[in-house]
Amino acid sequence: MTDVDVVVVGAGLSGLTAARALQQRGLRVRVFEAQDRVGGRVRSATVAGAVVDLGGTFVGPGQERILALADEVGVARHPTYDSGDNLLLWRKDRRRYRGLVPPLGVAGLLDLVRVRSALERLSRKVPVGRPGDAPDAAGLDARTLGSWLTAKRAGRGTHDLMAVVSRTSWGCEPSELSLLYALHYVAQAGGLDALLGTRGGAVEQHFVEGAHEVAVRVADALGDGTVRLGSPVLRIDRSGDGVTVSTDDGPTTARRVIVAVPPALRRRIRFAPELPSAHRRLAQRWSPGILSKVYAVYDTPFWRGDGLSGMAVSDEGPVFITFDASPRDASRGVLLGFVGGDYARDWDAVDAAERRIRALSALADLFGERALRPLGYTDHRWAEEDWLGGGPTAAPGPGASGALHARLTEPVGPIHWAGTETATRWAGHLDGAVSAGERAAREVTVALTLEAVR
Ligand SMILES: Cc1cc2nc3c(=O)[nH]c(=O)nc-3n(C[C@H](O)[C@H](O)[C@H](O)COP(=O)(O)OP(=O)(O)OC[C@H]3O[C@@H](n4cnc5c(N)ncnc54)[C@H](O)[C@@H]3O)c2cc1C
Ligand SMILES: [Mg+2]
Repeated sequence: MTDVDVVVVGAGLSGLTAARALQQRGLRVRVFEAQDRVGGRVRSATVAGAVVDLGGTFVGPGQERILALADEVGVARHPTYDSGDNLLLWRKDRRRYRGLVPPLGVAGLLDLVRVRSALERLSRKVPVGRPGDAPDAAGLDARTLGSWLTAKRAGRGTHDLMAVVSRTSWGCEPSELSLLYALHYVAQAGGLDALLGTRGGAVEQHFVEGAHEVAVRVADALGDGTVRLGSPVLRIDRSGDGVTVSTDDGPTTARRVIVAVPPALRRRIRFAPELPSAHRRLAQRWSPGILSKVYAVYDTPFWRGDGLSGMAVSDEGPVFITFDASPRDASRGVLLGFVGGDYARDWDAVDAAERRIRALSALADLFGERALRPLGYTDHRWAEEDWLGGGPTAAPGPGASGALHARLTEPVGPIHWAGTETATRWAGHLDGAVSAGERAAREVTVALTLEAVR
């Protein structure tokens, strides 16, 4: 008899969802979490009375698994504020615009539309869940999104806007990312509008109490003693009939283990016997991007009075994209700014006071001097989190997507894999984390049932 039926490694949304599903099927589960909190890439803070999401925030239509889970545990959502004009700070010039189409001039817009449609056409040839089966997969994987943009003769404006997309979605520059990975990512989210849109897209809504509240409630419902915090899993030994999962507190035996950590973090666990070489290569090459967040909280969303939505895109940095993340009753005005890719590499390296100055100055360039005087300010650098190493998701370089992709989910004996990167829909998102946890739980349930009848 093993200590438990299943051990889950990682108490992010994916691991917690897996544990929940297994428990609901009557299995005995234990979750080990390295940090002294649950949630992983979802985390919240209270700034001048406003709850802010330091990590994953937005959800949208079609993200059925996270929406269902949030409903089950009773965490409400509200629409992302998007009335009024968006801002584009571009080549030192500040312009207002509506919707998703930035004011780039006729030639600039035509170029953007041409390159965008080419990218989406190409992405539709990549089979969801099986990027390695795309026509000329190896060729697509051998190049980067950036080199493809160059080959397409994308204009400077188009290139720079695609860099905004790349920093937001993957926390990296286009020149760092496998083209095949980018195409597959766009395909599995249902296109660029689905990925980026406030109406009908992935940025449509956010959680009233913060996304972290979903993780907290799922963890609480698992019951006392199920989640062990401050317990990094150091080693997983597998034998014919199960696994031994070791932390500093000693070994736990189980029939199966679900590893629900970002792919790169698989490397921090010592597997015995070693994982197959393709699994190891995947863990080496699927390193996370780098994306940081800043929040400035004001007594009121003052930009709304100027007819502004709070959404802005800038080519100046370090904050390159912003959203209005105010509470539903607008009792505070909350501006959320992203710092990602190369911007984050510079900005993450300076001290807290300097980061604040640079971030608030960027917000003031967009929304005026009032932005310099918030009631409260905070920022979060995900690349500094030891047990995550970055975000929002994996950003594999050339050659790491096609054949290795299948290793994301392929079990190794009693070892199963979860985490948002392993999802076939909305990978990289909260929804992917949840669906991947559910998928891994189903896999394990089937395997254990088959063992029982054998
Ligand atoms: C800045 C930022 C913004 C984002 N914005 C959005 C958004 O708006 N919408 C959206 O849908 N998604 C967003 N995301 C992505 C979303 O947060 C993630 O997809 C999701 O939270 C991942 O959940 P997960 O459970 O797969 O992994 P994680 O949350 O990374 O959980 C993994 C857990 O494993 C733990 N762990 C690691 N190694 C070990 C070990 N050896 N032993 C034990 N525990 C270990 C970690 O501490 C962590 O708690 C964003 C992410 C970031 C960083
Ligand atoms: Mg998890």
